[in-house]
Amino acid sequence: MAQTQIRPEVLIVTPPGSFTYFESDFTQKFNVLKAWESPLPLDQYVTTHAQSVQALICHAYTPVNADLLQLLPALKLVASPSTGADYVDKAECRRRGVAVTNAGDAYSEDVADIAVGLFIDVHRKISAADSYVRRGLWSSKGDYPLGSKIGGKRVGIVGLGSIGYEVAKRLEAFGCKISYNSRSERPSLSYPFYSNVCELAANTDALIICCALTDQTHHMINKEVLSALGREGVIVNVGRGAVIDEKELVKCLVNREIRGAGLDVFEKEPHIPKELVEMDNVVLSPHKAVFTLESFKRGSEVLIANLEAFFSNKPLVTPAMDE
Ligand SMILES: O=CC(=O)O
Repeated sequence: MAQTQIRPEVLIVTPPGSFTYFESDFTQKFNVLKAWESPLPLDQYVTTHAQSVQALICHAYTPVNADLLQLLPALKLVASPSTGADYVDKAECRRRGVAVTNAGDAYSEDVADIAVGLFIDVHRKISAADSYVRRGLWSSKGDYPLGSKIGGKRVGIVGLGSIGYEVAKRLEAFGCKISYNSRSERPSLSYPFYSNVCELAANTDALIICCALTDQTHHMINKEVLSALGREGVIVNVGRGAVIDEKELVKCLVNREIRGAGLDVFEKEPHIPKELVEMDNVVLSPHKAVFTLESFKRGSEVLIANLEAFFSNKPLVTPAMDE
């Protein structure tokens, strides 16, 4: 007689995009507890399963903080479906002996594509031109404002991890000159390294933010850095909103102290400051740089690989404790 396999229990509080698209890949392997389908309030639902749940899949919209962790005394793994696990209280996880994993480089290429897309859009005014045509403003007067050439631009990448590196490779092919700031220098690469992000800004025409949000990078792009970037400078952010001091960014854009911005991430998502919505030198995207079916597939494979490694006492595939 065939043996019924017991599927390990995994709690999901809010379903990540990859789960939504590849649900059956998860449910074949795990007994998925779907908190969002329960009529119970979250804390009551979680408490019902508190003694048995060892693994949790989280989501940026449900912070894994001390309150949630306290409800789950048996928890041993927080598996983040995203690359940035900044919404997980890692210090508290460490204190409780809970491991954290992320998506590793599953999304890097797709995020890099969007960074380049935003960079080109701001300089060449693609979204603004689209809106101009749709609003019926195209006439024979030829009064559409000029853009700015991509080739030859000096681009400073903030965070040369796997996303930053993919951005660098792509923009090199456009004839841009790359330099970077990162936690540490990468001696195997020939791009100039700046340990000071302000100096990087002063020596480039655009900054592309690709780094994780940590205590060190929070508001790292402040007034001083934006002033160093200067009036012709452009900023693109595909990292996390709070790496930039958003209030200062808005002021600089309103006062035309920088040329423009391409933003996929914001400080208080999904809230976007209204000034940004009104400016046509700003291109906005709703934190969707990872949204391709291919990325979600790869992301769910990494998530499942981490859960399988955890339940079979093997080393985790993409641990994220030191991020
Ligand atoms: O923002 C998306 C991610 O961190 O994967």
